[in-house]
Amino acid sequence: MFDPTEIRSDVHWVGVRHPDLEIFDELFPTRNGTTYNSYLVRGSEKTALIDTVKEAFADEFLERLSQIMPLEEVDILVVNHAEPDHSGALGRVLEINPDIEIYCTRAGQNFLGQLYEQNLNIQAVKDGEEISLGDKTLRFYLAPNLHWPDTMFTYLPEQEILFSCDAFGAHYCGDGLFNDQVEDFSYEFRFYFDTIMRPFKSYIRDAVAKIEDLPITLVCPSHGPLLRRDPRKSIEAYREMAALPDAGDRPRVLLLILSPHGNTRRMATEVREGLQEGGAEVVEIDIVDLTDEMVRDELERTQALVVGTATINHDAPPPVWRVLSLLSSVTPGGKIGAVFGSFGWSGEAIKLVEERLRGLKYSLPVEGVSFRFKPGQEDLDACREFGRQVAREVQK
Ligand SMILES: Cc1cc2nc3c(=O)[nH]c(=O)nc-3n(C[C@H](O)[C@H](O)[C@H](O)COP(=O)(O)O)c2cc1C
Repeated sequence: MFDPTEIRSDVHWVGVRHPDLEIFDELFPTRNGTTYNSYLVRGSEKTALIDTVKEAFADEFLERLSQIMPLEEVDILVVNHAEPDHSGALGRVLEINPDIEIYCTRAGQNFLGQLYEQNLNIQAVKDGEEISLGDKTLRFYLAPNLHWPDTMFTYLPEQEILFSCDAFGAHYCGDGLFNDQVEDFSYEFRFYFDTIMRPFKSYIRDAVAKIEDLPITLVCPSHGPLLRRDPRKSIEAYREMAALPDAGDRPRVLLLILSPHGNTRRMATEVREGLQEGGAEVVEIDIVDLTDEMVRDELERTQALVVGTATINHDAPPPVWRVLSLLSSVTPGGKIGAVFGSFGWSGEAIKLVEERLRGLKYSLPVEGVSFRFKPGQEDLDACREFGRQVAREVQK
């Protein structure tokens, strides 16, 4: 069992470790488990707890905290983010200390009310607001959508510590607490960004801008190692990863194809030529060759997504849905979608993929084209015209 650790004078890590975890939240595989980090900051007049842990670990958390001081004597609970992996032990905290003052954002206040249905003694904070613990100060920076609307950072200026919530975190449970005590976890750091943070790039840029000039010598995220060595490196990495790719000279269209028997691929040749005639730069990729990373990178660069798919068993085939499931993992925003494909007798895939794109707020100004089995010359001409129309829409 890990002891509570004094990470700076009168600042303690009181979180829990979950090294055996294999899938976080039933969503994301974890190769090295995770940690739920909670921190206790003791000022000369008041003491604050920053976040709690997942409910299942409440006993261990309370036991660790009690090694430093009785929970009854903690004055303040800062909730940087109401997600249950950080607020889950709140109910247990309130059983022991019902008067604890909770500080969070306005959105956090709403979420906590809905999650815990108790009378909570909450103060909603504004961006830049400070509270004094005596010889220490806590300053709050709102960081909406990193990765929930309620997220904020808490900064301790006297000790140059940033409690950054999920930002700069990683699902990684190493042998030590700090980044200079564990093995390389850059894969987990990047994976966390890609799966949790990447859809919110503009918000990340805003949040990084707020803290960029602060003196920070320790970053304390809510998951994974505490960043003591090169703390600014993680902030810089977020700044770089959240930058949008340069727009090219011509509008870019991503053309993705799944065609077991080759008919949709034949249609795609005409669609591509129509797009190019219309002035678009086309990136054409077979869906079977796509990695998740390629999908995300290309989606961020493109103004339009054109999907060519066969109908298989009254549906679009699973590899197409895999790609479509990744669309929400990048920043959405005003993209055009279009769909075409070959079918045999019922042809449902086109409409189903169109519905999925509409559901993700793509606009579909050009009606999809589909033909039975092998497209004839007229069909191919229609495909070329379809490509030209999409190119025109992209340039509007
Ligand atoms: C396993 C399998 C299941 C199929 N199921 C359907 C179907 O439910 N409805 C339909 O319209 N066509 C169905 N088809 C026919 C294909 O959509 C048709 O052969 C089409 O031309 C394939 O396009 P592709 O040449 O681009 O692969 C099926 C084909 C296969 C191989």
